[in-house]
Amino acid sequence: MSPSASPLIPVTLLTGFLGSGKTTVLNHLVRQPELADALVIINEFGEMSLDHMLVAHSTENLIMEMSSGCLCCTIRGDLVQTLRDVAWRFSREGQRQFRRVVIETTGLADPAPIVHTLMTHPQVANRYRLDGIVVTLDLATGDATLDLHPEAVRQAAIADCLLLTKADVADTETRDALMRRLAAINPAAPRWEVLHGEVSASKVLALGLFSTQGKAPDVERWLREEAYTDDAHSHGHTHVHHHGNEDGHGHDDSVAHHHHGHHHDINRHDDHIRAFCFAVDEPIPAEILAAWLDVLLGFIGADILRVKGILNIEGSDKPMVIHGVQHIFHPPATLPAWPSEDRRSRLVFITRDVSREAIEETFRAFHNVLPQAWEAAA
Ligand SMILES: Nc1nc2c(ncn2[C@@H]2O[C@H](COP(=O)(O)OP(=O)(O)OP(=O)(O)O)[C@@H](O)[C@H]2O)c(=O)[nH]1
Repeated sequence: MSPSASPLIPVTLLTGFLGSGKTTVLNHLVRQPELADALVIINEFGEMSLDHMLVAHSTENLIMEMSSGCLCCTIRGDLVQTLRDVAWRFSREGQRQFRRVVIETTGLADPAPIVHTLMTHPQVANRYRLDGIVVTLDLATGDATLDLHPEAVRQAAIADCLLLTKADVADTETRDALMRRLAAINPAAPRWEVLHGEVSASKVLALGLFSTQGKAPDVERWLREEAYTDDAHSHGHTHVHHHGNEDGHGHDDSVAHHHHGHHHDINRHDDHIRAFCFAVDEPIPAEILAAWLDVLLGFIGADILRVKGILNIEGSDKPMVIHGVQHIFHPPATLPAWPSEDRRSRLVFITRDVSREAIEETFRAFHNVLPQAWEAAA
């Protein structure tokens, strides 16, 4: 059977800042039956590689280690090769010995390039699919880490699931500050408190749009549109409805400090991150969508940390879903059916330094072409 004819192998990306508890979580995960047939790839930065020795070796788990550099920068090619080679390396009598892959990245990794490799590299994308990005965050130090390290903010912003570790050593104030920030950076990702790595595999698996074979994908869970709660910037009713968690604290430091209890560091990296969503009532002509995405990605692609959407395309009775990380889009997929009665197109965005208004401007650019569908809020 050709690789493309086989079901794609789900890949879970486990990331999180240095010392936030990735390996501890992984240790618990690999002992659970859902991960008995997982191949674990561990990327440890530097010469000395210890993590793989710390992960419990069960006879069924397969552990690969890549230590020649950081996955997200120097050895993306190695990841491609590793993923390509493991299929036959871990085969017995023609049968692949694993059914899913977990990649633990270094704490400093920007997950976006890894996600890009998974989504777009032809030799990877024809065999694997991203199941979800799982991110550990230390409740005791996470707030300070987000202040200091833009990588950590990016990790938190694109997560599909946030594992909050070390509640036993976190004080209430620090923890509350972190929760408020997460609500702004990434309101939709489920947040689970995890003590000493104890998390059930079901919480971190099947996070993506592609659910287990035979079942309709759980779009509502994937989109979590309701998490982008109504904001104060209501523009009244038009064809484009929007919700968001833009707290705007990047623009007004006095408000930001008051609102979030931070009295330091005006350069906090996540001040610029916005999370919001749109709904469009009318079906969208396919060519308009393509042109709009072109404009959007051309101008601000790198600052769209995440976009997900379910779209009603004119002339099609089936919904299309789009899913992107920065300027890279997963090839759009058509779902077999609408998940509910709601047939509006719905898009959620997590952006950096891009306001809702800027995205609306790109809608306006198409105003003349299709005033009905793309008329943005006045
Ligand atoms: N108190 C406490 N300590 C924890 C918890 N989870 C993990 N730790 C400890 O935190 C330290 C770092 O955990 P690791 O799992 O190695 O973290 P990591 O993210 O893999 O670290 P790097 O690979 O260095 O990036 C270890 O000493 C763990 O035992 C927790 O819930 N509570």
